[in-house]
Amino acid sequence: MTADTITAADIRINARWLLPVEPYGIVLEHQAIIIQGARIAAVLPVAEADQGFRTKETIELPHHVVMPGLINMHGHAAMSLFRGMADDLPLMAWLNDHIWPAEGQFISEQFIADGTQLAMAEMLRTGTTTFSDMYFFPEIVAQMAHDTGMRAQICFPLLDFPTVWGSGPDEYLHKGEDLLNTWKGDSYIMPAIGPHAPYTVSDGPLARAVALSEKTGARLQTHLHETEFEVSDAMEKQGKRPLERLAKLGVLGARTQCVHMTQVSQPDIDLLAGTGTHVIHCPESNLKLASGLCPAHKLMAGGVNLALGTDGAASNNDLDLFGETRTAAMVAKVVAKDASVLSAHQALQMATLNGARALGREHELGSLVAGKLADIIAVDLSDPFIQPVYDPASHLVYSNHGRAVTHSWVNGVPQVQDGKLTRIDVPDLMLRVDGWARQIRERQAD
Ligand SMILES: CSC[C@H]1O[C@@H](n2cnc3c(O)ncnc32)[C@H](O)[C@@H]1O
Ligand SMILES: [Zn+2]
Repeated sequence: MTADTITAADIRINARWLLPVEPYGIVLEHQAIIIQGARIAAVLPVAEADQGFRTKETIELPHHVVMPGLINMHGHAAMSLFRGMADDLPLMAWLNDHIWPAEGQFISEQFIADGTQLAMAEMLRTGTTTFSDMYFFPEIVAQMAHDTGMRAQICFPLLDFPTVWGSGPDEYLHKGEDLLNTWKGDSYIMPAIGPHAPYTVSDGPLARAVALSEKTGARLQTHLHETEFEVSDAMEKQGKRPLERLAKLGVLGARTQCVHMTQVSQPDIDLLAGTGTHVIHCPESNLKLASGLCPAHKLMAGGVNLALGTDGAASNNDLDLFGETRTAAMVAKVVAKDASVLSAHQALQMATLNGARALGREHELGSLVAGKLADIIAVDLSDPFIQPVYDPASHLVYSNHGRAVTHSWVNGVPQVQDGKLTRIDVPDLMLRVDGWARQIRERQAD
């Protein structure tokens, strides 16, 4: 290469290891990632980069794995303020007796802003660059994510009954359509439709949600088949499994993401795969609420795209998606009674490229390939808890936790540098979090 073929770019990252996710199952050594603006300009061996690129800034990461930013495909960000408030309960008691009353008492625009910022701080620190949210005041969550510079799918809630965000389906759909219009075409914010669950949304509003998704191309995310009770109760009351009911209403398809799916029959798998419907697996929330075990191996074998989510911090109780890859891999092995099921590379693909697929953005997110958006993280493998290193992919899933993340970029913009958040004022956030915790403790003591 001659001097006049040298290209100028913004940032160069020299990484000890590179896990690109595409092609699948490889880890390369001594690679350079060149970032130009919001995109990855090139991924190539360090020695070749020396010849071909002159960058304004070079970041040396001699003990690190560099990989795509993680995509947390399901959560309720502001619920981080309820972390540890109601533990050791099954789903319906947790919701009916604790979470829904607390949401009725505490949720306000300021609660959503502070809780969402707390969740974003944790997610960014632990390697997530894109998250999906389903919660009240989605217009605030969208604005917060945009201002911070995180990518987010923002699902506006849809339920049959009134909540702090609206009086019923008419208002939810009206406000939701405004959200879709406001963020149409935005690279960071992907507004979506969030019918809460089959037991809280009746056929009429679901049909309107489908029509809105068809009209706008918006994704639709819903909790589904979370517990055995949900399915048996629907069989008793409606004579159908909830998935079958959604299929009849036209809900299933490539724009739809079903969260949980711990109760899965072979016809269910055929229906999901045949319609191209995505499943979002949240193993830690399912374990903690004793909801059930999603048969990840069967869904994958059946051709269903399986992505990962943490669910909210009130049922997990953290938002560390690396932890979720580990739990997903371990639980899948026991469920399948086969230790070869759900390898480290498969778990990492679920946390990255499969999430991008569920969002309909696999052409620009989820792997480190030239031309894709520069959503990148670095994980330091030099700490004693992670040494020695034979296979970095194994360590990322089985030995690591998200706190080993030292750097992250979203759209080429640094979000974490040397383990510190660049765009969130953590001491100020903690003062606000303390204020909420004091109020919640006081009301609980009443
Ligand atoms: C309509 S906004 C979202 C709504 O969902 C509640 N929620 C949180 N976690 C779960 C879960 O695992 N299953 C069902 N519903 C859940 C949350 O508290 C909000 O009320
Ligand atoms: Zn949830």
